[in-house]
Order: sequence, then structure tokens, then C-alpha cells
Amino acid sequence: MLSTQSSHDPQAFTTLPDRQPVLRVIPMPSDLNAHGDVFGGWVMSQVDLAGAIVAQQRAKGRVATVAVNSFQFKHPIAIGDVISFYGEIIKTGKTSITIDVQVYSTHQPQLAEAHTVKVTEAILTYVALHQDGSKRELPEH
Ligand SMILES: CC(=O)SCCNC(=O)CCNC(=O)[C@H](O)C(C)(C)COP(=O)(O)OP(=O)(O)OC[C@H]1O[C@@H](n2cnc3c(N)ncnc32)[C@H](O)[C@@H]1OP(=O)(O)O
Repeated sequence: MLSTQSSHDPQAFTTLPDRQPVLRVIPMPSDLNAHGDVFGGWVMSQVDLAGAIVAQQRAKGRVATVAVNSFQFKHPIAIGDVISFYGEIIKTGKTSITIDVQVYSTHQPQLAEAHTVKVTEAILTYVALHQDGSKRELPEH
């Protein structure tokens, strides 16, 4: 049976951050696991993309993911939910950029009873690359 609720727990309900998301997508039926919830690997892929968008802006060019430092799935995502990804730089080094990615799921956004739940938190590190794939120093801001 397909899951149609992100979370039944009103205590988990929250509001979206007051800033633009990096990415906003709706999962499709092909993104579900055998139990009808959105597959964790799909979420990880979208989180990697969202973090990479922020890292590329800071690096002013190509980056690669060097580490997934932490990843927590806090609540399931249901098909049809609108998933919003927010990314923030929390650390930079000589060649690396560490991004905190927060993921929110909004159920039935078109209806008055819409609700939003924070579903995932992750921290990833990216490295700035030359076109040949070797690492490079981050540019000044
Ligand atoms: C969106 C995508 O591209 S997904 C693709 C999947 N990712 C990839 O294919 C990347 C494969 N990896 C690589 O090509 C190489 O490891 C590179 C080019 C990214 C890095 O080269 P290395 O010689 O290993 O780099 P090095 O060990 O010096 O680390 C580079 C930086 O990453 C940081 N870093 C390396 N490993 C980690 C880690 N596990 N956690 C956090 N930071 C790390 C280092 O601290 C360093 O940061 P700094 O320069 O800001 O001090």
C-alpha cells in the first residue's frame, strides 16, 4: 500500500525556513521502496545534489563530494509531498566546503490542512576541482 502521510505526529509539524530552498521536488512512484515510502537512496541523491549546488556557487566551479559526515532520516516521506531542500555552508577549508542540508516535506500543500515536517538532516563535504578532476584551492569570495 502506498504511504500517503509523511508523519501522523502533530508534534513534528513545523514551518518552512524563511528563505529560498536550494531545490524543491516531488517524488514519483518510481522513487518508492517496497513499503510505499520514498526510498532513502532517492533522498540521499537529492541531498547530494542540493549540497553540490551550494558548494559549486562557493567554489565558482566544479566540485565533488568527498564525504557524507552525517545523515539522519527523521520521518518518512509520502508520495505527492513537496520536498524542499535548504543548504548552508558551515565550514570552509583550503579546498573543501562543508554544507548542512535540511530537508522538509509538505503534505497536501494545495489544501488548508497542509502540514510540513522536517524529514532529514545531513552534513556533506565537497572539494573544489580543476577540470581535470584534481583538487584546487577555493577562490576568494
Ligand atoms: C557530486 C559528485 O561529484 S558525486 C561524485 C562522488 N565523489 C567523487 O567521485 C570524489 C572522489 N574523490 C576524489 O576524487 C578525491 O578524494 C578528491 C579530489 C575529492 C580529494 O583528493 P584528496 O587528495 O583525497 O584530498 P585531501 O585528502 O587532501 O582532502 C581534500 C579536502 O577534503 C577534506 N576531506 C577529505 N576527506 C574528508 C572527510 N572524510 N571528511 C571531511 N573532509 C574531508 C580534507 O580535509 C581537505 O580539506 P581542506 O583542503 O579544505 O583542508
